[in-house]
Amino acid sequence: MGRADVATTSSKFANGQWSVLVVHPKVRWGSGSASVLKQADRQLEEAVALVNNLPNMIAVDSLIMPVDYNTKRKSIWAAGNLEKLVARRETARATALMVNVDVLSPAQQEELFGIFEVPIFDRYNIVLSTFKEFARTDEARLQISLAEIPYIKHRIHALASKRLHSRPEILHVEQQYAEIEGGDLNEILRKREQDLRRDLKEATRRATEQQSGGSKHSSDAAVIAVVGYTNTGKTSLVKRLTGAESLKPKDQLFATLDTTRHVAKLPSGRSAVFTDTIGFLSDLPIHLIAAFEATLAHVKSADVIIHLRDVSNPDWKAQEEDVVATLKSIGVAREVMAERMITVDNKIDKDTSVDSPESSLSESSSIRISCKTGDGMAELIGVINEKVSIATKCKTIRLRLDVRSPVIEWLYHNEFVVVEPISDGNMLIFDVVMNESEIGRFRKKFAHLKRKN
Ligand SMILES: Nc1nc2c(ncn2[C@@H]2O[C@H](COP(=O)(O)OP(=O)(O)OP(=O)(O)O)[C@@H](O)[C@H]2O)c(=O)[nH]1
Repeated sequence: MGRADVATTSSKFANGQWSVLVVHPKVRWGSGSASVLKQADRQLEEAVALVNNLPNMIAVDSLIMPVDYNTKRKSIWAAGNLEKLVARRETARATALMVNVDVLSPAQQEELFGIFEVPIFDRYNIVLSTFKEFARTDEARLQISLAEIPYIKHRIHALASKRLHSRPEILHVEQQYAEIEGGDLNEILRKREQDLRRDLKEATRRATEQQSGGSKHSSDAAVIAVVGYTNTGKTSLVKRLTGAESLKPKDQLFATLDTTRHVAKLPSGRSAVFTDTIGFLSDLPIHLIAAFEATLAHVKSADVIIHLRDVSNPDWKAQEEDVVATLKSIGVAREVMAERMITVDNKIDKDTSVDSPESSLSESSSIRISCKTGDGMAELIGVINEKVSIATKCKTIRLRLDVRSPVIEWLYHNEFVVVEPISDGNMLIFDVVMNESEIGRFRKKFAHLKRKN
């Protein structure tokens, strides 16, 4: 499949780019909702950024339109507001409409298409196309294909019942499915899902094998997952902490779709694998999150989770709630978050005067850093070191060894010596940090020496 497959069949797709009118349907939320915190204009801004992030789309105009009914009902707007929207589309010469809701139902698509006569996109379309655009590995591509299945299922029935016949905004892949004659579509999709899951399992196994291959301590290395809203600086942080030249931060949404793993040495001498994973986004359709389970699985089992927030963004609080909700939805329990999570505030070098007094009161437990200037890095490394020691049940052990002891070579060879030993006559005193399994290994290997002593 080609990139950004949405809407490949319309005659209005000119100059290789869709001119999109972005509409944010403003809903009156009940109090207590996370979205209350996020102003409608910022949600609109985010939708425009998502559209502009795609190479074949450009937002030519955008507006907030209060809903007259309900975003779940067939009709979102009444005649008056619809007329205003139609006029706005004509003035902007938009060749497509993006309605900033999670997923539009086939009935809503149908109604809006009947009125506007241009392709109608929702967040699912746009996010899925964005994912396709930035997927670089088999693992990510397979996860995206898997994420497409529920959406296709949802709409294929409408297609099959001719309610959405040959419509321009349908996904290319839906068209392919719709053209399959005679077969049971549900059965075909079920089979495809099964095949994709099998291939994904294999791709994940291969990726894990390849990426852990280079590390001497791979099995004992602590795993540190860096999570956070898209564009908060996750890649920049991993680059800072590990010096990985191969990582190139991009000012782009979802630049990271594939999990990257990079190894660094902590002050304790312990190796740590930092994983930089997919960015989170508000209202990510649940199927999309579920499909990225393979990518996110390591977060559940990570020894330490770094939650990075971009405090220069006025919406950081609402973004944080989205991240926490997403983590919960993939099965990261609250206790795990409380125990293993380090909250880190990034981009403190930027002008944060826009912050409300409330936001500048961010919990004192968070660590303030700048990936750009390096501020706060030493403190952060110290905290990571401490958390990893607790999570991996590490202990500092003092060893008093004869200078000729074979243990010394073993300690150096296995990279346990971080602080040079203190000399005491013929003896050397080492302080080494080991976890339970390493202590076990050590005892087993040198049990004969102990017996001799
Ligand atoms: N001023 C400033 N900019 C930063 C800082 N950290 C990151 N950035 C910039 O923010 C943008 C996004 O950084 P990334 O590291 O790609 O963010 P990410 O969270 O990995 O992004 P996704 O992969 O989209 O989720 C880039 O342009 C970075 O240069 C910082 O401390 N200060």
